[in-house]
Amino acid sequence: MGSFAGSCEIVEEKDEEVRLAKVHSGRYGKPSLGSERKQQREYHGSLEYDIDKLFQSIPVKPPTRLLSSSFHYNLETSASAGPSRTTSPSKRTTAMKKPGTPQSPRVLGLSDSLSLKQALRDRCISKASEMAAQKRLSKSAAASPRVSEADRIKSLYNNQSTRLGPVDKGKRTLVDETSLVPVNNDKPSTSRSVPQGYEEPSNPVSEPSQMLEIKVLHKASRSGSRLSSGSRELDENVASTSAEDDVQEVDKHVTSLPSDSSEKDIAAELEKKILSTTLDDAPEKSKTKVTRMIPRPKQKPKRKILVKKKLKIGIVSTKKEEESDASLDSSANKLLCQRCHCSLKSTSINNQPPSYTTTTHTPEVCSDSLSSISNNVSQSSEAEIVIMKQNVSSSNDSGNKFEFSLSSKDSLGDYSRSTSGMSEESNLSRFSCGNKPHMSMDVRWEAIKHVKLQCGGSLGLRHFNLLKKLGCGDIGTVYLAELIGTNCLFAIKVMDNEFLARRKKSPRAQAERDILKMLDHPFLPTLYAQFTSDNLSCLVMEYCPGGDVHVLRQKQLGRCFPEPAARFYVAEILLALEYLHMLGIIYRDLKPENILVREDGHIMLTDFDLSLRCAVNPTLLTSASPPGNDPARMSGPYNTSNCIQQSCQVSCFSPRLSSNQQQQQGRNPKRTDHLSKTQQHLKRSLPQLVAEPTEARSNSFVGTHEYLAPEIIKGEGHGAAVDWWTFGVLLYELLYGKTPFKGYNNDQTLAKVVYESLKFPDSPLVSFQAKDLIRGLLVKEPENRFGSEKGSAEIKRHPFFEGLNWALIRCATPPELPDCYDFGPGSPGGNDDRYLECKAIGDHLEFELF
Ligand SMILES: Nc1ncnc2c1ncn2[C@@H]1O[C@H](COP(=O)(O)OP(=O)(O)OP(=O)(O)O)[C@@H](O)[C@H]1O
Repeated sequence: MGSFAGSCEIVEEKDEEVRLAKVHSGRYGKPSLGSERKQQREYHGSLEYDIDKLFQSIPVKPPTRLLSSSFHYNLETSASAGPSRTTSPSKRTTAMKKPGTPQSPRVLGLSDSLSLKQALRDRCISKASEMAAQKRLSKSAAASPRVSEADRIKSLYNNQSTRLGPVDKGKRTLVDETSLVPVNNDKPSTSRSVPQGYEEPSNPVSEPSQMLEIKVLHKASRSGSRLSSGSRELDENVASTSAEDDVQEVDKHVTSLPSDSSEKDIAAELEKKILSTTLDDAPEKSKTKVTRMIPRPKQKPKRKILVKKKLKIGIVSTKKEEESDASLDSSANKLLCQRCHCSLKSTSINNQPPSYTTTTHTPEVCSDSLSSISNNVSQSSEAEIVIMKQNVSSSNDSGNKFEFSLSSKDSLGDYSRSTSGMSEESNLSRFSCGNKPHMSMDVRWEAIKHVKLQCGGSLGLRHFNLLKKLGCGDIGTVYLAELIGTNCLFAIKVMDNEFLARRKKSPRAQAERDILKMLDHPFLPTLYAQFTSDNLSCLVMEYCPGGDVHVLRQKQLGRCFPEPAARFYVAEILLALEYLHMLGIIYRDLKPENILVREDGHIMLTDFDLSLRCAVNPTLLTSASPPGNDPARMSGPYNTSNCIQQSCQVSCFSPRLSSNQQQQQGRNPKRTDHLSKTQQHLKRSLPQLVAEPTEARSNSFVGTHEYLAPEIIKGEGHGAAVDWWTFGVLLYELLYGKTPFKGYNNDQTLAKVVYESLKFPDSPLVSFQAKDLIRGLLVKEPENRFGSEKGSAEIKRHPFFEGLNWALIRCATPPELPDCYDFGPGSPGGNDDRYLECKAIGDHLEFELF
């Protein structure tokens, strides 16, 4: 996930390399015998053919500058690593070639790369424009409104905004050329990459014996660089390929891809598709006029999202469109639709979502896991958590079963479930029922349901006005979209299935989709709908107008957050990671770019295409106090519901006070008041859960350079502890404004991660507790790393978080955003930058500023 700074992403993708190798072999080497003709035919009609022609038409300038250091280094390492770690010279040569320069490895300078990219971009854009023009000509007059919509979408594409503006665009930017990083094959504990000239410590790791192919993709939308293993993710995810197979599969061609090609390809192809989708879907029904039940309060004309109703696309139920969402809730309140004044249904606030219990191994009840549940009810005016505990005698008893049944009145977060119901199936079924508990009252659900009802259940792209392109990732493009006639905004990730299949990226897209379906957490994205429309796979998600934390950090004074703000963000991230780990998801791509800021200032961790899914075996380390002392059942002023009631008055973040400070304030640190006694009691008596996928192992080389854990770089195989490493890097970056092991290039960064010891700058001043936590998290050996044993449960108890009420963090006031903070054109966010949001009030669906 990224913002708009020029950045790049490295994807290690064997299948991609194979595909490219095929194309290259067709051009430069011997074509394969069997499918030669077919391939040629396909190739001649393909975009690649056009691109190649384009490349061939570009005069190849002699290199004006040296290779980037990374590339240079890799040439060196490739050449010097010896036979055990390199591919054959011919392979290497092929890998270093750029398309269009057959037979001669071409050395590209930055300017070449840029001109090639620019040419490619122009080519893609002009191709798409041609297609759009053809379509336009072939359309009847009746379809002309569509054309204007298509033009608008096209201009959205072409006007790729640069959200970052003046912020540091060079941050985590990779060199523009291919990085060939050696990887071990035989010996697991080897360093993949040591930069040229970097002095290894006295005990250097053994030399890698295999070339690992890494493709550098440049992401204009992000300032970070990222590594992923593409299709190998699937192997891990479905556990269908052994680690050995995996390693063997990697040992294939080493090749490179023009850095921008992936993104431009996907953008061009998506544009083409979207254009044709909108053009093909000629409106069959008359335009719908939007009328508002309540007049919109005065809005400032600037910086608003213009929900212009340039075109109302008729709702037709056509084509192959899949839906994963469920039907309308029958027991719903009637709302008046602002679009057609028909009745719109909204779930009653008193409705309880269906509760279910699981029969799986569920020894998982703890204060920490409760906190995420409590988050879901923290806005309840009255809530009651009932923990039914069965067979708690042994923490390892697989028959343990708990049921959380939470009833709430006037709750924004109706919640009823077993924490053990974390299997994909149960979550999917929960999802398919339309009951995303913590968002169940969200009016966007109702809007989606309503439109689906109107169109017979087949939601499609035609039901959305694409307002703005938010960014382009490796597998798709994200748009800000309005569900037509509702004024509800969504972020829609549009992925071209054909493109994904050709690039062997479907597994990554599938993994992301699967994970998104499972999620139900305040700090993780809500997937409202998914559908496939004209071979475009679309994910309709919650829109975060606040940009990402990377951009936000750069707008802070000194480009780093004050400690309380950093504490706030990492605390929310910790809860999100805890939840993911409980689901058996190792996130693996934590970085500020992937942390989006909601309109309320809380965060949302996004981007799951590099995540690893694995089995998790939650363990109850300490059981709860006897039932009589069960804090969750306590009555009186300090029970959970009252705690929630107090949420508006009680700060979630009480300041940490040293003994001295407490004495200065006339408080005896040994003597605590009643509330803190109770809190201590809660802390002591709640069970402690470890839901850490400690057994999970992956050999993929995934992540972002500055955030990569040493074990990933060394190819030792990694597990959930990588998330705690990245968590430490994140905290460091938020506090100091830079990552701890950043080198002058990515290879040096990797080497520093592996070999260099952690240092803290003198300024800004950071508390001992923060440093101590970072030190614990940035331990090179994963087994000794803080959190590796007990996961988030361990980290949450660190003094850095002392005084933090985890259960109430969702009600805490987020850090104040700087005045200069720009939510983007027309987006909601700041006080003077409000935007219409639809709300269900009484019997009406109304739109108002908030
Ligand atoms: N829900 C959202 N709300 C607001 N912006 C979003 C949302 N989801 C994604 N974006 C923005 O869209 C851009 C692209 O997102 P996407 O997840 O496709 O890309 P990515 O994370 O950079 O790449 P990849 O798909 O390769 O993981 C990012 O810059 C991100 O900031």
